[in-house]
Parts: sequence; C-alpha cells; structure tokens
Amino acid sequence: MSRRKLVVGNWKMNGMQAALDEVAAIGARAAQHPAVEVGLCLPATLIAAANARKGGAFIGAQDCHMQASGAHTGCLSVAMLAEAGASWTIVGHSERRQDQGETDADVAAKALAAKAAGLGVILCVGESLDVRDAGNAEAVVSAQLLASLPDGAAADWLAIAYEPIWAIGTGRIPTMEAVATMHAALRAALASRIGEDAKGMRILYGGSMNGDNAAELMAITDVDGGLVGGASLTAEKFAPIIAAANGVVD
Ligand SMILES: O=C[C@H](O)COP(=O)(O)O
Repeated sequence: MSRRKLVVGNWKMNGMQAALDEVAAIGARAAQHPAVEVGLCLPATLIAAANARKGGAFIGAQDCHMQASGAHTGCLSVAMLAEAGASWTIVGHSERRQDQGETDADVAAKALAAKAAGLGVILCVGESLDVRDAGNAEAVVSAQLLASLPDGAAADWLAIAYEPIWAIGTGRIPTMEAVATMHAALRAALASRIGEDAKGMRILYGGSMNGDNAAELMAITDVDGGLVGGASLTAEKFAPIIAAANGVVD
C-alpha cells in the first residue's frame, strides 16, 4: 500500500511574528513538492497569521485540550485551534509527557477530541535512553503506542511519530537498522489493533532529522516521513528534508 510521505515541522516554543517570513518560504518550497504532504506545527500565537501565508503547507498545533471548554486556564480547545486555522495537531509529544505529566489516557482523549473537530493528528511515542540500553525499546514503545491509541484510530486522520527521546535535539540518531526494526514493530502493533488499515497509517521518524540524514531515514520501508524540530525553523534547513521526502536532492 502506498503511503504519501508526511513531513512536519514542530517549532516548539520558537517563533515570533517575524518568523512568518520563514513560514511563507517553507510554504513555497512545499508547493514545489506536491507529492509530499508538508506541515508546520506552530506556537498557537502564530497559527492565524501563518494560515494566510502557508502556501503548499498546512498549519497545525502542537497540543490541544481534550475538553471542549471550561475552567482550564492557559489551555486551548480543538475548536479554538481549528478556528484559528490549524488543520492538524500533535498529541503526546515526549516534552509534554515529561513536562506536563501527560498520560497515555490523556493522549488518547486529546486525539479523539481533535478527530471530532476534524483535525488530523500526529501521535508521538518514543523510549528513553535507559529503555534503549536495556534492550526493551520495541516492546516498551509498542505498549506505549497501544495504550495511547484512541478508539477508531484510522489512517485517514491519524499518523504516528516515533521519536526516541534521547535523539531529540541531541544530534544523535539510532542506527538505520534500529529505526527499521522499531517502525516494523510499531506497524505490527498497529495491525494487532486496527488490522489492515495499519498498512496505510503513516509512521514518521523524529529526533535530529536533518538535510544530511533525511533521505536515508525516509528510504526505510516503514518510515513514512519526519517530525522535525530544530531543522524545521528555517526554509534553508527544512527544504532539503522536504525534497528528500520527494526522493530528490534540493
Ligand atoms: O517534534 C520534533 C522532535 O522532537 C524532534 O526535534 P529535533 O528535530 O530538534 O531533534
């Protein structure tokens, strides 16, 4: 089953209004590669303005609340994010699991809320270095995925991002063999829950992806794109990754 490559920038807590020029430049590069689905998950403060300058990219959020409204100071509902112009959201990033104590159940609930608002969802999973060193990575991450997976998970609205925590922002990545083994394990875990639809669900790699390693990573059979942090902040760094997803050199 062919899966359209999905390459998404996660700007995390970076980007003021001046960065909208980079959004426009990335959107223009995305428009040059329509075979690739390209998105930018931005700070919420940029979503509305970025939507007017997104070119061939979609604009997404980095998190959402699972409730529709109420006494949740500082949080944003999926309807608010959709109204601002987000068409996707990330849920379950390891930085939120660690910093905000989000549980697998929280992540599943957020994914369901986002789906109900018509948003696409990127659900993140990944292991710590201790787990990797203990040799348990595939089992632990597969279990995390199944515990975080919302009811009704389907390839037409949900993508998975495998992000080894120790590879995020460190310049270190797993071996290509380790990435291939993990992605195959995650697809098998998905198949155990959702059957044939697992073949169509995109599984992204994230963690120190850049213009030098993106082509090799995305050539792996079960790697269907990337969730990119630092290297998505400028068009200069992100464009080669978009091009690599399209099988060309930028
Ligand atoms: O969501 C993105 C990831 O956490 C990867 O970040 P990074 O590319 O800066 O390592």
